[in-house]
Amino acid sequence: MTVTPFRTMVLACLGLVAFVAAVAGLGLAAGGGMERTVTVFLISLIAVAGMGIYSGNTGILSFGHLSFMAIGAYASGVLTMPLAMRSMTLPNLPGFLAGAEPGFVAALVIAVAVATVFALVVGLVISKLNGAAATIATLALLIITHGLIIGGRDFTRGSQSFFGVPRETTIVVAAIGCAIALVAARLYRDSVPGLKTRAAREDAIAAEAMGVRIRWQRLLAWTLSGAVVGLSGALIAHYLGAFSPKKFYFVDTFLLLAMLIVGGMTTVTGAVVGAVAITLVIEVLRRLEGGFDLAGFAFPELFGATQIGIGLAILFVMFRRADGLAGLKEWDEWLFGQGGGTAASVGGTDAVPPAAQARVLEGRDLTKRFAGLIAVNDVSIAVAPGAIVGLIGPNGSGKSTLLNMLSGVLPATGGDIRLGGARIAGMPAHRFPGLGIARTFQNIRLFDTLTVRQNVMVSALIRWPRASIAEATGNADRALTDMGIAQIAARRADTLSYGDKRRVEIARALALNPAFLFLDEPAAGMNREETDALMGTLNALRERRGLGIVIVDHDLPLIIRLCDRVLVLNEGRLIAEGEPEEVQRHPAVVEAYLGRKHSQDLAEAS
Ligand SMILES: Nc1ncnc2c1ncn2[C@@H]1O[C@H](COP(=O)(O)OP(=O)(O)OP(=O)(O)O)[C@@H](O)[C@H]1O
Repeated sequence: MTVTPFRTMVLACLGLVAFVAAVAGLGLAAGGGMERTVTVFLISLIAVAGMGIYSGNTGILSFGHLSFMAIGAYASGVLTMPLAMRSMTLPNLPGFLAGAEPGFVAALVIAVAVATVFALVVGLVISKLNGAAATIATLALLIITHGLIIGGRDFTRGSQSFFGVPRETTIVVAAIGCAIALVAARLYRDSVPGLKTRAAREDAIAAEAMGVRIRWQRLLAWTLSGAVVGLSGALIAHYLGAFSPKKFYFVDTFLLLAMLIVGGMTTVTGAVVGAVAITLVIEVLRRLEGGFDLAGFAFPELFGATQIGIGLAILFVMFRRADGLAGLKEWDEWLFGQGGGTAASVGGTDAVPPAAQARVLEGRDLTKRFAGLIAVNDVSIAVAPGAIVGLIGPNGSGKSTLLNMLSGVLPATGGDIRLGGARIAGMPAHRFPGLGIARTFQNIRLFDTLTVRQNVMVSALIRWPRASIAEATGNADRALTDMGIAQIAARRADTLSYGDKRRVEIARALALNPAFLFLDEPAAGMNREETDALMGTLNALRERRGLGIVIVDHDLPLIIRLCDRVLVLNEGRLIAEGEPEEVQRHPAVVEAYLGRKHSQDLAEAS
């Protein structure tokens, strides 16, 4: 099930297969050295596409993927080495390996399965880490795997050359493997898990607050990428016939990463473009390394020119096109757009999650300490379905921190959070949407490189995991229509105006079909007209969906006109609570926060 329309996906995949067929056809027609170059290119492309499944979709660079290549190569090599040679070169193999004689295809399947299981086990650990820590862990993985290969002499012949692998990888076999890898990478990218992983790549905090279980999504991407890179390892083993552990270490890691980075990590098209570009650089520079004559001038030998060339290619891309030569879009997206025009208001349901129906959300005696600072001090808040509660206070008074605790983004240092009397404090943030609690952020947190519709689809898919893509799209489009932004559904989120970004954030939260909606400064950056329109929308949503809303804003007229109750914080403490008219007259509020001027503003507003 892909989030991209079926016909677009078919076209995109056919394009990739056609590219592979064309390149393989060229190699076959040319024969000789060209055929060998193309075969290695296709195998490298499998590895790059595999690495892209993880690094491209999670945004975490991996130095460790050649571990899976090594596992694939050695596993398939051991299984297919002729029995007589096996008994001589690997005399200490356990019985089940010493006598196993699967065919080439079966050996490939087993090798991929072994690489997949290895990836899964390692991934259980690595998926706990974020960003640079995860990248460094992948480097450690590469070094450990290299050590294990050298140490596991009974299986690998240690640092010696491993030979006797039947040379079964022809250009056609490599092409079939490459087509499978590219299609798998593209299908994953556009699948529901792929979309969630890309959302987490763009903003992990927002993705988690929308219900994405980031660790498991990353683990899936990691494991799938391990399988694909494992396939490339098995194929290279059967192409070379002999190899040593060095083949799967730093030099080739650098080479494949260069392809990934130069082409553009985030797309399968980028993997293709990068593999082509770096292969061309290598092929040209390798011919020049031994020296050459140009217009009568003899250029001297320059060994290492290939590595220098690859390094320069990376530098060039980083300076000129940091997203890679192919940018952030797939080839079909460049040609036909990222899908969809105006959102159609179809399908969907207003049903509030049963967990939250007619229940009161309560924060009791909530406290949050940041080292020495008490950001929120013993504050209680209750929100009933259909009520709009305003949260005001000077800068730094603890409003956002209170929302963060109520939505699970921050753990409370003290106090309790209950929904309908049941304790929900301490639950991870990704569980809050399932309880009917959705939110927006003070500093807008959209999934920037995704389209508006994709941003909202992430929530819709989480809210209705068993819904079809058409239904999820309908629900997403309905949230966009509710917010009056149906016409920008196909735009990329980072191209929007400030006001539209805020509206998309609210639509994304609404697509979770929440019972409670927390809005952190939703009117910031909007003019009076836009703010009034937002107020109308929020009121309508409260009426129609029975939404309980908590709204933090510095726009006091908005708060006074919209809210049923207002809580006033000052230096982390609740200094007043009540109906807007009561609060604005409260002496502590006037003195501590509002002052005379604001008090007049409020009087005018009411
Ligand atoms: N993650 C954090 N680590 C340390 N201190 C923090 C953190 N988040 C907030 N604070 C501090 O807690 C206090 C309350 O911050 P908070 O953002 O909740 O206030 P606010 O009322 O929302 O302010 P504003 O209206 O400016 O958004 C501030 O002093 C802030 O510096």
